[in-house]
Amino acid sequence: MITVENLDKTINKRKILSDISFSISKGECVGLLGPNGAGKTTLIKCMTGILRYEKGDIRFNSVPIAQHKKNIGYLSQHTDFKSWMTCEESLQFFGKLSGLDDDFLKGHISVVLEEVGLKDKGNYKVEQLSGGMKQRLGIAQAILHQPQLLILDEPVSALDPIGRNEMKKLINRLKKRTTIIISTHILDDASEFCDRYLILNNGLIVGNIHAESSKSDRKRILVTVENSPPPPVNFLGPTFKKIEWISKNTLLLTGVEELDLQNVINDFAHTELNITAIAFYEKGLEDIFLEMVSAT
Ligand SMILES: Nc1ncnc2c1ncn2[C@@H]1O[C@H](COP(=O)(O)OP(=O)(O)OP(=O)(O)O)[C@@H](O)[C@H]1O
Repeated sequence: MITVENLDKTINKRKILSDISFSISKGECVGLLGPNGAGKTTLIKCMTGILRYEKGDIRFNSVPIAQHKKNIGYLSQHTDFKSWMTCEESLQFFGKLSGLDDDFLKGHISVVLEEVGLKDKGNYKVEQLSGGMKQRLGIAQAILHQPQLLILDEPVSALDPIGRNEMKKLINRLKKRTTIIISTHILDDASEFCDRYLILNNGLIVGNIHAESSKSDRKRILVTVENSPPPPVNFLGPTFKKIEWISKNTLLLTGVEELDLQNVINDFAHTELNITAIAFYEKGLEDIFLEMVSAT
């Protein structure tokens, strides 16, 4: 659905994003993780068309993403509602700015407010809303035009535990019908709704991990190989069920049946991959994240 290829972005002569490539399938909920300053917001702004980029290609269903802006809903890090407007007036205002007609807005605003849990707050002024409610109003604005792709920049990090909990429930509801990209540096939250994680550090994608692989209740093996760039992996050894690249030269093997590294080494002996290190890996998302980030 979304492909980003070899994206470079420079601001004030400083390279902020370098050679970013990834793809996202319809229906996925992908977490964009990374420490402060990693480039998450810059990447999101390139994807929503807010920022131009000097090199690379971003496509939505094979068409340049700039032609698909109407299919994207975006919640920025800082919502921009006017404090004196009510929730309904705010959605009316932004809906009209997006080109939605009055008849559609009349029927749809109440539906969207109900969806984000603000059904009874339509007449509340923005200044009367809690931080969590404002974020949910931001999501209402982002989904008002029924986008196929929803991009949420740090929707949970500024909220208290109650607000975070409400937001997580809302994201879990929305992911049933919309493809979602969500940036956050709160890994515990991400693990509650993401199917996959893209880890960004210093403007580079340093990890691309499926949620299943990051769960620590599985037996996993980490294999480091010397080949670079990585050749495609299309073999499955009898000793493990899934194999995936999680960084430039690191493979994660999951669904490991037996805790016998020699079996894995034997499987690799039939491939072009030269193992430089192999170890059991019983760590969770946070450890993987820290490892990816500190290795770059
Ligand atoms: N308009 C700008 N002018 C100069 N530098 C910028 C600008 N926008 C972003 N940067 C720099 O680009 C880098 C990436 O910023 P970005 O906001 O994309 O990171 P982030 O991963 O979203 O961080 P955070 O988690 O703190 O929001 C930072 O070093 C930031 O200072």
